[in-house]
Parts: sequence; C-alpha cells; structure tokens
Amino acid sequence: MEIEKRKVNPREVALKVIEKVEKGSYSNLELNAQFKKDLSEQDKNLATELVYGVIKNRIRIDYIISKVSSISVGKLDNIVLNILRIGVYQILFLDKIPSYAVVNESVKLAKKYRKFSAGFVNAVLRNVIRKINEIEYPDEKKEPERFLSIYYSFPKWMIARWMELYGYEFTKELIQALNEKPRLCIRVNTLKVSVDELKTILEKEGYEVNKGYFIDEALYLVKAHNFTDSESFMKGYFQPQDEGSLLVVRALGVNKKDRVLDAAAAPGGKTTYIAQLMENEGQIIAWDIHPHRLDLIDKLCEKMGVSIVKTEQKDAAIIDEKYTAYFDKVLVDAPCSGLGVIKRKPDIKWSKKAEDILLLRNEQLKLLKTCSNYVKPGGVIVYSTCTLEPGENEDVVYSFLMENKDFQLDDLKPLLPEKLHPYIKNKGILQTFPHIHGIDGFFIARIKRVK
Ligand SMILES: C[S@@+](CC[C@H](N)C(=O)[O-])C[C@H]1O[C@@H](n2cnc3c(N)ncnc32)[C@H](O)[C@@H]1O
Repeated sequence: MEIEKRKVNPREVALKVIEKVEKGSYSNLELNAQFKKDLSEQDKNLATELVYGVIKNRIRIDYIISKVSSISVGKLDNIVLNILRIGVYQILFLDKIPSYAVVNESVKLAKKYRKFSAGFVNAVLRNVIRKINEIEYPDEKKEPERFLSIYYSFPKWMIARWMELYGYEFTKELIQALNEKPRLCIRVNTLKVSVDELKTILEKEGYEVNKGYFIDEALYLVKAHNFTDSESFMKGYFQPQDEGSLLVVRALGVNKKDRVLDAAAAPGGKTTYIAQLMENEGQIIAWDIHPHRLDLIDKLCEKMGVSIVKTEQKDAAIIDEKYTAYFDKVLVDAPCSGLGVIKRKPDIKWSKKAEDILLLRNEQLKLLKTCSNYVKPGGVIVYSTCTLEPGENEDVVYSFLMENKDFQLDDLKPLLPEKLHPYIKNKGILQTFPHIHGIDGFFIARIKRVK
C-alpha cells in the first residue's frame, strides 16, 4: 500500500512529505500542500519539525540506525527506513516526546504502511533508546572530515570544500549554524506602514517582536508559525525576508527616480524592497526566465502596493539591444547552489552536487556579462547570490572584471551598516556567514561602470 491521501496525523504527514522530497519535491511546498488538510497548529508544528529535522540530520540518523539494526540501511525498504528516521529524530532531538510514545506511533505507522515491518521497527527503536548514549562516532581528531560529515549530517564534498577554504573550526561553526532552526525575519513594508506601527500591531496580535541586526525595516518574529494567517500579513504590511537579502538591495543604492533592472527577479522579494526604497517612484523592469514565476512578482507587487514594476519574461543571458545603457542600476541576483540558506532549505544538502558549481559558474558569468550591457556609464550593477561558494561568487566577479575594463568594484561602505564594514573586501565585496553575522549567507558585489 502506498501512502494514502486522507486525513492523517503529523507523523504521517511528515512521512508523506519526506517521501516526496526524496523524489525531488520542495519540502516547504509539500508541507503547505499537506497543511490544507485539517491539522491543528500544534500538529503542523510537529510535522514541520519532523520533516526538517529528518532532512537536516539524515546522515547522523542513518548512522545510528546502522549501529543497531540487523539489516543494513541500504537494504531497508524506503518507507520503513523513513518511519525509523522519524522515530530516531524524535528520540535524539525532541525531549518532550516520551520514548514509549515514539515507539508506539512509529509501530502504528509501520502497521499501516508496511505491516511486515512492525516488529522490526519496534525492535530497532527500542535498541536506539537503550544505546543512544553509547553510539561511537568517528574520532574528531583522527578523522575530522568524516566526523563533521556524520555528526552534523553534511555531504562529504561540502565539508571537504569548506575545510580546504576556511579550516576546521570555521567549518564546524558554520555547519552548526546552518543546522540551527531559522528565525523568522520580516521586512516591514514602509509603503503601507511604519516600523513602529507594525511592531505595535504585531504585538497586539500576540507576537513577540525583536529588532533587526543590520536593517531598520527588519523585524524578527518569535514563534510565528501561523503568521500567514495574520491580518497584517494579508494586508501586505510585511514580507518574510532575511536581512542578507535586504543587504543585497541596500547595496544597489537606489534613488527615487532611478531606472532599475532586476534581471532574475522572481518571486520578487528584492524587487518589492527596491520599489520600497524608491518610495514607489521611478521605474523597475523585473525579468525572469520562467513565465509562471512572473505571476509571483505581479501578485506580490499588488499586495505590497507597488506600482512601478513592469514584469517581462526574458532569458537574461541573451542580449536585448533595446536596453543597452538604459538603466541606472541593475541587479543580477543569480541562480546559485544556495549553500548560504541551507538553514531554511535543508534539502539543498542532498540536492546539490560538487559538479553543479562549475555549471552554475558559467551561467552566472554569462548573466553578469550580458546584463552589464544595460548599465549606463556611471551606473551600477550588483551581482549577488545566496551561496558561500567562491567559485560562484568572487571567481565570477573577478573573471568579469578582468575582461571588462569599463567596470570597477565600487564602495559599499556608504550603503551598508557600519557593523559590516570590517567584512567588506576590495571596497565592493561582502560575503555574510550565518555563524558570524547571524543571518543567511549572501554574497554581494557592487560594480560601477566607470566609462
Ligand atoms: C535567486 S532567484 C531570484 C530571487 C529574487 N531575486 C528574490 O529576491 O525574490 C533566481 C531567479 O532567476 C531565475 N532565472 C534563472 N535563470 C535565468 C535567466 N537566464 N534569465 C532570467 N531569470 C533567470 C529563476 O527562475 C529564479 O526565479
């Protein structure tokens, strides 16, 4: 029997979502689809916790199963394996759920979906409960790479790459930060409401609200799983958006009457913040290669009260002469490996491969080169990604600058908060790291057309 489509409990929801994510779906979209069913807020929270927890900690969980199971992990039926993973995650990380409840619920799921395995699931989970504190992990000193990969559940290639670039301690702190639960950062839509007004409204709605670290319009909502149901969200008073993403837009330094191109714009988080900083005056053209994603930008603009954005379906890697030297500011927020946002999208741990980096790099360089044609002399292009991989970041920018002598890195200091100045390199480059700056890992380069 495959997993049924009828009213389910949170563990069953988690099982369904994990199965789909393994086949290539996105966890957030699958969870939202499941949440259309009749589930309490508490059950939604548990299902979310289980999905992200299992995806995030898969290597460590499988390692634990391998230590106590009579059948090797690779030979287990996939649904049985995922029932076990959900069980082990609860034993390992969720103190509030008693062990007997974990075993009972897991056995119930096993009986429903893989009847033959109920006794096995029961035995493995009881073994895990008994032995959880005796599990031996690889020796941190003798096998540092293997230890980090297993204990913190990151693919070996990522660990090897980061250890080569940044060393052991940095890598360990980085991956610990990437495994943390993401906090909900929102951008106040000052076209509709002031920061103080929204803070008061949200507090009245029962949220605990903290100020942003770097950006005045950023607020953090504590315990805000159901924020999408709040009146202020529906009215377009705010948008979930990490401060790293807001810094990218700040780096553009837009003015009220600018002509701006956002060349890879969907779903429009940065486009609408650009419009906000321009006080909804001037002109923004927003491109995306995928027509269905343009709808997302249009809808977001409408909701946020933004009227200066014109969306166009376009492959930004193909030159359009009509726009040569037309824009004051151009943003290339390039498609990337997303390693800086693993905290929010843990599926990236498993969906990205080392060989993707080179392909992405070529695509990114092409986008930057093509879009640089659209910048007026004296104008600015910002190249950004949400990854930590220099191959997609500095390498792209320096390759571009080597071949394009009309462009130079331009000073970020006047545009970014002072706290970040020590991290700016060569005047115009900033890489943020989750463990250093407490925000997502974004890369920003501000480049000026000097001739
Ligand atoms: C990192 S996302 C952009 C996120 C967006 N700037 C925001 O803040 O909401 C990259 C976007 O580039 C689009 N894209 C990929 N290749 C493209 C191309 N050749 N031309 C235009 N858009 C492209 C993708 O569809 C995706 O929506």
